[in-house]
Amino acid sequence: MIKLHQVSKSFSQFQAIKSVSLTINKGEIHGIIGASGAGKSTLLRLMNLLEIPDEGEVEVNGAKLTSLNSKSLRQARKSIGMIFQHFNLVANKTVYDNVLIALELASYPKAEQRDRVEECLQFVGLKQLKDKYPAQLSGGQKQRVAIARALANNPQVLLCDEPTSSLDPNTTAEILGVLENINKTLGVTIVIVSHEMEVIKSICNRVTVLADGEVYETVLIEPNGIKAVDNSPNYFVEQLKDGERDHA
Ligand SMILES: Nc1ncnc2c1ncn2[C@@H]1O[C@H](COP(=O)(O)OP(=O)(O)OP(=O)(O)O)[C@@H](O)[C@H]1O
Repeated sequence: MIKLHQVSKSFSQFQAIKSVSLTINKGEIHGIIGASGAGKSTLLRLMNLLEIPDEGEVEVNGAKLTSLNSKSLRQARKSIGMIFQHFNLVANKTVYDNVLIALELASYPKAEQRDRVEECLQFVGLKQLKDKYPAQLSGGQKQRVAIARALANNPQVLLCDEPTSSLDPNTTAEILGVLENINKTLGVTIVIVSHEMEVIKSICNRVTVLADGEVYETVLIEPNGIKAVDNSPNYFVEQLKDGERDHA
């Protein structure tokens, strides 16, 4: 589904990605983990050519992105959705309009746009909030809007750059549940960059460990499931008291 062949990327003199070759299979949830600065976000952004590689080839869903002209690249990008740590919603547009933008930019048939926005908002459980603005939403709700927007054009692939890193543990579990549902019910291939080992272990089938711009190892794993965390005040008090006993 995604093939990187000897892809390199430098920023000025600094080589952030060093001749990386990597295949991500159709239907998998693929994690990318590594230390800060290892090149995780850059590698993800190379997959939809948000970063243009200096060398190497990028192929997604049979299209060699690195060989396409800008018009064909725009077309190919419709099959690749992306979400970000800080959601990247348009502040002065409603939830509904934030999703609509994706359809307008992709010249989705006008007569079908309304139904498609409603369908996507329904899928992420936000239909009733469609007239709200981003500032009126929680972090988890904002990420759901971003997911609805990313899904609008029926992508085959969803690239997720630290999708839960701004969220509390329970909201993280919720968003991971939404991503897992997208993978299972829509068959969308998912790539998740995260520095959180628990996130990666909970839903990924295969994980690439990146170090200093190179693939250190790709590991096949059995996802251990999404764990909701007890958010009750009593739980916090218990945890704090346990900590006190540990230090006594
Ligand atoms: N646009 C840019 N201009 C200059 N340097 C950049 C740019 N983007 C990334 N880098 C550098 O490339 C390296 C890899 O960055 P990247 O964001 O991909 O790492 P990361 O593994 O995602 O790190 P983190 O977990 O801290 O986000 C870093 O040293 C970073 O400073």
